[in-house]
Amino acid sequence: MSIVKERMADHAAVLAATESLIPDIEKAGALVRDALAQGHKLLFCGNGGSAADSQHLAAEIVGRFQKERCSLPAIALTVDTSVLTAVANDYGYDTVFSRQVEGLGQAGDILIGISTSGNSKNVVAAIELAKRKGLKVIGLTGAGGGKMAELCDICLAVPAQVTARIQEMHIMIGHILCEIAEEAY
Ligand SMILES: O=C(CO)[C@@H](O)[C@H](O)[C@H](O)[C@H](O)COP(=O)(O)O
Ligand SMILES: [Zn+2]
Repeated sequence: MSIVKERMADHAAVLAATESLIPDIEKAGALVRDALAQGHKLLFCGNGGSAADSQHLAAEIVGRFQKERCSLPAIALTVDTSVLTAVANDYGYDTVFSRQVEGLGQAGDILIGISTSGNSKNVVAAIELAKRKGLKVIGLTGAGGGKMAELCDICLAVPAQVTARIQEMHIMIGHILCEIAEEAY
């Protein structure tokens, strides 16, 4: 089989296995929809490809996904290079997201932490602080959920080991969450 066919088959197999997450994706969608409807905001964080997912999904919420509606509040904690470099330089890279949760997060907001391993220290630290501040936390991880599994209110652990395949499911799940959030408008 060619590499192209093989990767498409891998993707299809992970997609089929991800059907096991449908009930929890529905719960996460309701959590996001209700928080936004009550005037709370979404905070996204993650590293590398998951930083890109954070920005992509925050843009769907502030701009629009598929429906003409009012703007809704969402922030990717991955985008402000002055904040990221200052906090990393002064306090260490592990605190780049938690420091922003401390400054920007309010009770009732939702932190969406994205990590294929579920173990990225800066994402885990952001989740721990978010819980202390009364935010709800949705995790997007790979199989098992790593350290995030027991910290998140809802941990959507894609049943796969390969980073790229996990990320492909993360952006699909993120788009579904955006669509559910938009239902309220
Ligand atoms: O996109 C990719 C690989 O597909 C990479 O940039 C990947 O996101 C980075 O290696 C991250 O640092 C991995 O972190 P995590 O998913 O384990 O939290
Ligand atoms: Zn990638």
